[in-house]
Amino acid sequence: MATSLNLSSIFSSSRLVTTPSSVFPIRQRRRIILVTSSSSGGKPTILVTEKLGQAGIDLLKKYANVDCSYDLSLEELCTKISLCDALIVRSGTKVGRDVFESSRGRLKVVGRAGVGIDNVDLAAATEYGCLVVNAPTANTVAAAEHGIALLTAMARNIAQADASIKAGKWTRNKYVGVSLVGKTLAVLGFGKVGSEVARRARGLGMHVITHDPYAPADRARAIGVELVSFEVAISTADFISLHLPLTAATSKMMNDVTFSMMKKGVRIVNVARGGVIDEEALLRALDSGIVAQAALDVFTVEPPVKDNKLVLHESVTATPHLGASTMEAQEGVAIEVAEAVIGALRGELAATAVNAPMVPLEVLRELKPYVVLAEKLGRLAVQLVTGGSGVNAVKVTYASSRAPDDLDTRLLRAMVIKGLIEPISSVFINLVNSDYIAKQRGVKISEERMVLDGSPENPIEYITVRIANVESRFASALSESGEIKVEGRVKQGIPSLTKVGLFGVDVSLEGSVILCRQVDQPGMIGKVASILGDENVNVSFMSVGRIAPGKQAVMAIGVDEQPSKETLKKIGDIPAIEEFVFLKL
Ligand SMILES: NC(=O)c1ccc[n+]([C@@H]2O[C@H](COP(=O)([O-])OP(=O)(O)OC[C@H]3O[C@@H](n4cnc5c(N)ncnc54)[C@H](O)[C@@H]3O)[C@@H](O)[C@H]2O)c1
Ligand SMILES: O=C(O)[C@H](O)COP(=O)(O)O
Repeated sequence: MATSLNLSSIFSSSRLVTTPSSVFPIRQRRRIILVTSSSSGGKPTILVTEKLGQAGIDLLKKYANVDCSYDLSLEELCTKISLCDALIVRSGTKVGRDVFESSRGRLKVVGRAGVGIDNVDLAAATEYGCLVVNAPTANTVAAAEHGIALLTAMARNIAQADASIKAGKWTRNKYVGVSLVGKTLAVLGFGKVGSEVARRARGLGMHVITHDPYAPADRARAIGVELVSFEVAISTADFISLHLPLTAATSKMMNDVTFSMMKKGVRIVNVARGGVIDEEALLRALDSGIVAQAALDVFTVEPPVKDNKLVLHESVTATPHLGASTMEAQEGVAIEVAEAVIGALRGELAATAVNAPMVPLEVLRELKPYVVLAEKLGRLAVQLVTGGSGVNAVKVTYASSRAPDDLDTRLLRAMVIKGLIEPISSVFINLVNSDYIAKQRGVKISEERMVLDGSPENPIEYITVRIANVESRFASALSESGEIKVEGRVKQGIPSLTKVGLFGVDVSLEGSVILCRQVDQPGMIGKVASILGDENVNVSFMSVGRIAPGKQAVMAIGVDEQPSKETLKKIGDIPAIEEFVFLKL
């Protein structure tokens, strides 16, 4: 099972929306209609659109209603998706923006049963707060074995000779091959599959070089492989094997220019992605003899059109995207993706998340109460804002005795953003989309670390959230520099509000909070408590912070229920009370 901890608020999207407000400068308002009753019979629904190993299906069925519907048209997929909490695909399903749009907020996780996520629109997934997980390891060996199978089959014309003998011919001279031993193989992309191909090619007696700007040289050296530049790799190789992801940088990396730099008679294997090769350029290179042979498992358009010239080319060995298709790999991938999807639906952070930060389990455990604190501080701070200037500058300070690199604040920042934006908008926010939503709304979040002396037993001593350039509906919440400022700590595991503006308070952040500024005088607590008591509003906490005896004080009152307007008015009418505000947590 993927390393995880239940923190459902981080991924949860099952909330309903409050009224959009003018507090934020809204550049583009997305209205997400959230389906809170997201399951039938209490279980979530998972749509599987391509054949998945039975072991994975069995796992999914223990937890969810599983709808295996293959070969759906885009329209059918978009119709079904609004009834699904998760979607599991392989490389054959395009999960574009329209799918996320059609899900209307219900889709919480897309599981890719395999490595390549180029068929999933990650930007749209992130924008819609949908987690994308993949199964990055279970098909590595299968893909590497297929790469080697294609390499050897190509070198010895196995497919062509097989077709010939089946056609009744006995053609021995035509299918004389080339040997691999002593030849140079350039592996482009020295990741999981590339390094396994390199290891196997070494075993075949090949001289292996590799190009990968992100791979450490010692990892290559350890298996007798030399890390070289792209130019050296492609210009010295007898064979080139592609193991790159399809990205903007690798798209059509093999093109007229790069083919012209290769040794005449080079042979190319592609089990990565079709789009890494400019297929028209490869045809030209095959016809001109620059490329002697190619072995292709993947194509720009899959399946390729019926009379695809590359597939039909005499010097091309082709397979229909079979790299991951072994019994073993498919069972492994199915289990890997099923566990990740179930974990994500349970609100856990998956170790194979593609569009969310991966936070180790120990860090999650330790930060859990601070995650709640961060969200509540954001929620309090934004409710103190008034006026039309909009929230655009938020500063979060983490005071800690830990070394700066010993504190992962990504979760905390995400939760401050969630607290800030959710109460006044129509979007839901989680770890996946928090930064995106903040940016979209023009909210600049800056983070500051304050290193304290002392023992680093607690990860954080206190968190402060400040909102600059705004007016406050509770003037006492303003700091010396005019920012709204709230500060909180975790006390015995309970998130607590400890400062509002310049006033120290002490109220646990549960239920709701009433803040009153008053002239410091005896009997105030009793007066407010009796007004609340008359209306059966349970007071969970009260604390008073004052500047000096007899001067102004801020009283923070924790209440379990929301008092009626009349009750709040009665509190406001107490002569010594100068201002007050009710804040929902
Ligand atoms: N045919 C199949 O069925 C099949 C099966 C598995 C994987 N794949 C594909 O194979 C490819 C590799 O998979 P993987 O699991 O090894 O992924 P990986 O992420 O482990 O490895 C990819 C490597 O490519 C490197 N890379 C990225 N950009 C590069 C560039 N511009 N130049 C050189 N190197 C670059 C990365 O640093 C990384 O080391 C992916 O495209 C994947 O989708 C295909
Ligand atoms: O990226 C991958 O994992 C492979 O291309 C496998 O794709 P498939 O799941 O469609 O076989």
